[in-house]
Amino acid sequence: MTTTTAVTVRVPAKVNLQLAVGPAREDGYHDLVNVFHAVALFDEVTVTGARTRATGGPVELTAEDASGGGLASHVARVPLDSTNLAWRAAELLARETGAREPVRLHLRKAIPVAGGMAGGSADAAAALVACDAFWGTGLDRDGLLELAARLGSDVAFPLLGGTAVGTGRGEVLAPARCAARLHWAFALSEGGLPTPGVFAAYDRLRPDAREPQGDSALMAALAEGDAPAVGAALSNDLQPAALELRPVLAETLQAGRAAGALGAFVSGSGPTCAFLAASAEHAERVAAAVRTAPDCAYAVTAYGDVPGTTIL
Ligand SMILES: C[C@](O)(CO)[C@H](O)COP(=O)(O)OP(=O)(O)OC[C@H]1O[C@@H](n2ccc(N)nc2=O)[C@H](O)[C@@H]1O
Ligand SMILES: Nc1ncnc2c1ncn2[C@@H]1O[C@H](COP(=O)(O)OP(=O)(O)OP(=O)(O)O)[C@@H](O)[C@H]1O
Repeated sequence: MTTTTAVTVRVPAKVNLQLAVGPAREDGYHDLVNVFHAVALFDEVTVTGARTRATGGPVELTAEDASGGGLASHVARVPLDSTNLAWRAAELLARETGAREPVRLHLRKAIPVAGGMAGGSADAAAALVACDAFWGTGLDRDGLLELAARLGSDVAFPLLGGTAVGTGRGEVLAPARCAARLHWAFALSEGGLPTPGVFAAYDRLRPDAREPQGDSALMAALAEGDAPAVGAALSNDLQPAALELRPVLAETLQAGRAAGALGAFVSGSGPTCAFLAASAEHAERVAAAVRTAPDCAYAVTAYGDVPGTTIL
């Protein structure tokens, strides 16, 4: 079907600029207004052929730390079997298209694991694009988006990148304009927080939750490229739940505020904390300040927004 020997796809992490969460639906999911923003922290997924009689998708997955050492303990927690979301993405694409050639997947990870920055989802999106190119299955954007949504609520966004508003459970995407480059610092914890557990804590804390609403002040600030106004409008309904599960995160947020962050909040389901800064230099100062917080194992800076999945 193809003569390609290797395809590598680069994919960004996300931070949620607004995460408004409705009540639990009958299927267990929550309706969201989810403003995704892609930041320049990238995983890479490489697909190569495998000489084996096994057919129909991946036969091996390997992962390495591409953060320069900071994420080594994170990467040790990445599953290397068919439970990996990138493996499941390749398997789903093979099943849907009839691709029979076995492949190996290699992940180079710089996105924290279970950190609320959609690392597994990013790898799944990258695996879809890489395998589609490797196998020559030629899915169009809508075909890829449809498979992505079946893999998880956060998998569709990294195919687009940029800034986008997600509704439904987050998979129905409308691109949005972000007129300025935004500078971020991120404080990473050693352990992760389980996304279902954070949503369950939200249900306990917010039995009165209503249908989620968009925030016009945030969208106007983004369109105008007004970073202080973006900072003032950042919001995350899951933050109280993440703080209940890990109260020490309050100290990380406080350290960032004390360093003058324009906004300080938990990223998605946490425990990564995100800080909006006024410039790249300010982001470095905020990162240095939050490194001293007791729960912060590692801090990085990144700008946004950036494009989604890119074939290298
Ligand atoms: C918190 C966010 O990261 C914000 O972008 C996402 O909403 C989570 O997306 P994700 O990790 O791709 O989540 P999925 O794999 O689809 O779902 C994992 C679990 O999270 C909960 N979940 C997720 C998305 C959603 N809209 N409502 C939910 O209640 C459900 O318990 C679900 O079983
Ligand atoms: N490719 C992958 N990379 C990292 N973790 C993965 C991957 N595939 C499956 N996992 C599993 O998924 C769990 C959640 O990891 P992930 O990094 O996707 O979390 P997250 O960034 O909090 O996700 P989200 O922000 O979408 O809720 C991990 O604990 C790990 O066991």
